[in-house]
Amino acid sequence: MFKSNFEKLLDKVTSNLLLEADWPTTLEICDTIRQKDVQPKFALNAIKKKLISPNPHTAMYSLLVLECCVKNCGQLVHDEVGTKPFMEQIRETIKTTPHENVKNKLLELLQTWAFAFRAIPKYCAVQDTVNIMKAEGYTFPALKESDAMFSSDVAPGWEDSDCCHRCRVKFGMVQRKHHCRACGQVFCAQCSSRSCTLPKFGIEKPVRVCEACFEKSQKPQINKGSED
Ligand SMILES: O=P(O)(O)O[C@@H]1[C@H](O)[C@H](OP(=O)(O)O)[C@@H](O)[C@H](O)[C@H]1O
Ligand SMILES: [Zn+2]
Ligand SMILES: [Zn+2]
Repeated sequence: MFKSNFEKLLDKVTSNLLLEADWPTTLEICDTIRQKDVQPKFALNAIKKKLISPNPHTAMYSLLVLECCVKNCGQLVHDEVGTKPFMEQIRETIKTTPHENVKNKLLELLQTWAFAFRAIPKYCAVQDTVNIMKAEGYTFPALKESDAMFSSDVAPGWEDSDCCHRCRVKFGMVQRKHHCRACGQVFCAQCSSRSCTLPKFGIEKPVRVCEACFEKSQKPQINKGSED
């Protein structure tokens, strides 16, 4: 039967023959979602199917894919993961999975996501799920510093200054102020003439960025999941 590129990649990274996580392909999966080659809902359903696999490797690798997608695909994935139905399926999997490491990893992810989404009311189902499971006696691992990095994935506020952050030219009637959406600093037109998408902030259309942030956006962001 026909398998989309996404499904082929997912089969590849969740193969029970893998001896370790295949990060390059995992990141490629994130790109297919970010580029909207595959609908997030379809992608996450396919990942969830692998998650309940009787094979421990397949289940664990699919969890690393899920972790990477939440870290790298921004709002496209958060809008699915942060919903009550998705959270109920995660809760169900924690209760039913025969794989102890999958259960522990899911508890760790739930807590990380709850922390990351703490300021976003529409994803409150995540924190609610953590609270319910704590009340049911589940113990959650300590939150890891590295996970906290992910939580600042909302675009930074805009700084102000009377000169360009990069070339120090003074602003005035001719030299107008402009803001980089990626770092929030203020620049002259020449130093902020580029634009790019900022998926980590859930910004899927090209927006104005400064030279430094544009350069950074051209390098692949290896934002790996924490491998167990
Ligand atoms: O051009 P002005 O009338 O000065 O207004 C500036 C524009 O609105 C800039 O938008 P932009 O960053 O999208 O260019 C904004 O970043 C500045 O803070 C404003 O001062
Ligand atoms: Zn400048
Ligand atoms: Zn910038």
